[in-house]
Amino acid sequence: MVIIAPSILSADFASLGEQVRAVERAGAEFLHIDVMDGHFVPNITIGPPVVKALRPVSGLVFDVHLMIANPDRYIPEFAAAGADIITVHAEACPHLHRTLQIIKQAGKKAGVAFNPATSPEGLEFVLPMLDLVLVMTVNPGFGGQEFITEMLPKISRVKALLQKEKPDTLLQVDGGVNVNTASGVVESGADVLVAGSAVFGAVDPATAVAELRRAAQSGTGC
Ligand SMILES: O=C(CO)[C@@H](O)[C@H](O)COP(=O)(O)O
Ligand SMILES: [Fe+2]
Repeated sequence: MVIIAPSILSADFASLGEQVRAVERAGAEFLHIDVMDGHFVPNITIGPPVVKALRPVSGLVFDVHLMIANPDRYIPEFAAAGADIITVHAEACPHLHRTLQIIKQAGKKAGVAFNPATSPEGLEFVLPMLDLVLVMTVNPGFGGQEFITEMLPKISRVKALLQKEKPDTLLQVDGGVNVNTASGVVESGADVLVAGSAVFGAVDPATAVAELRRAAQSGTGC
């Protein structure tokens, strides 16, 4: 069963609560929340107050993707605001093991993300602490970018490692996922599909969730 994680980066921020309710009613499992700081990535988005405001609105798993430099000092705030999963970038954490410890100490699930140009070398050394691995299929910073096809072998490679070493770790793919790319991503081993523009850029986000799930299921052979 593939998990669908709509990214609110492409939502209408003027009616965010209603947009979140719509994708929840449509059967999405996660809500992907993209946090950007204008340093690690060239864009600024959401902070803990938005996570806190959405928490009473939704029972979805809040999947917080931190695209921020040195995230350690902000992890407790996102945890207190209502994050369920906190994912940090390997490239942004000089002491990744310590950062993951901070997430676990906050009682949250921990994820690590890899940019397209980053090799997932070293992943096995932090695997015991991980609940999720995120393979970026665009360069982080913006929604609506084109899927980088060269990432498909990387997804397969990470999947093989997870299956061998820690099969309960979720493999998430983020960037350019839509009805055309979803099946290949799932065939390569993804468990969680993040989709921003494909869901919230659609006329009806609820229908878009259903269509994406159908496309994803075809990649599982179901
Ligand atoms: O983390 C990011 C971008 O940095 C993503 O989560 C985007 O929000 C995905 O948007 P689409 O590529 O699906 O439009
Ligand atoms: Fe993201």
